[in-house]
Amino acid sequence: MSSTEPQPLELESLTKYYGDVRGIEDLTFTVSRGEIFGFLGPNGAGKSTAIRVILGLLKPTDGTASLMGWTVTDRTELREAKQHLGYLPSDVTFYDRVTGEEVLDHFGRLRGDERREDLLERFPVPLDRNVKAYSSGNRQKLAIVAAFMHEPDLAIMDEPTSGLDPLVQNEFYELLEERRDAGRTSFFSSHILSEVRRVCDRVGIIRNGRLIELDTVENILADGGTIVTVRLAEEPLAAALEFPGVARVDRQGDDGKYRLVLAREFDALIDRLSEYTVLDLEVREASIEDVFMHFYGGTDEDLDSPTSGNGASP
Ligand SMILES: Nc1ncnc2c1ncn2[C@@H]1O[C@H](COP(=O)(O)OP(=O)(O)OP(=O)(O)O)[C@@H](O)[C@H]1O
Repeated sequence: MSSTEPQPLELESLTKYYGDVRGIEDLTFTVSRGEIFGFLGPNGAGKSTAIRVILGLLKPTDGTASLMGWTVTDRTELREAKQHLGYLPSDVTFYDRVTGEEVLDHFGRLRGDERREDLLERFPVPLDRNVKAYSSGNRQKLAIVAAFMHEPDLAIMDEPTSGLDPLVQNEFYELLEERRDAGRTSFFSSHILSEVRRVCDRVGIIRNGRLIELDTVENILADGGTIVTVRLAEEPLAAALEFPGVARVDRQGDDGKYRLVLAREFDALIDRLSEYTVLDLEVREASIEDVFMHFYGGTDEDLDSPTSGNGASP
């Protein structure tokens, strides 16, 4: 790709207020060609708002967003962009009095459907039945076929796997991976950390409408450290477990159990624990849940503080 080729998705200081209520504030990031990008954040963080503004469904209060170089606030440019875009909303609804086949015919006429048969084999639905009678899983599968059958350069999805059974989820992840191999871009919001771990190259995390993290999943996990859970027979002195390399200490329950997050250096840990009677000890790499919960829980002040986080903060 030449350096002048537009990026699939670019946000520049994107802001949306609903009256006085903040939806998103000052979001700036770029999604590159061939990336699978996860857009994460707690309930009410602003993910759906951002997606709706990106799709031109809501007008930004400030800032800009562009899809493959086309500005989303320009009607003509947005129409052009949508020819190359697949969209999967969080609440899939179709006109009730049509069959699955008719739904696909409609979208096929608008944007093309060269992958329709292939996708229907992978995400089968009762095509001749009225969509009103569809289960939520079948409705989601139909929406996947509709969103991907024109082989869009960019797919934007709001919680795409909600309501899908594990086998179908797996098929969906494989579809995203094939798209990546073909240089196509996927952007989706998610609450499912295991899927983020499995398929995402990079994630952006928002909280209270603002971007608080933007990095590769690999880097975020590498910064997550090691989780040590230890149960001691004696009560340690206050701060005795806050030795160098420990990013966080939490007492768990009343039976002398502590959870430590530390850098991958064990000498200081072994030194300190040798002063006590160790009843239980577990050492493991931080999981994606350990690392990401840091961005979801606590207060915004916690996120700014280097000592009270779990060591995952940049
Ligand atoms: N139509 C609306 N009118 C007023 N406020 C809204 C509207 N839609 C969203 N908001 C507010 O904007 C903020 C962001 O909401 P949004 O739905 O974008 O979050 P989200 O990250 O998608 O949440 P979830 O994970 O629960 O889907 C919230 O404070 C929400 O109450």
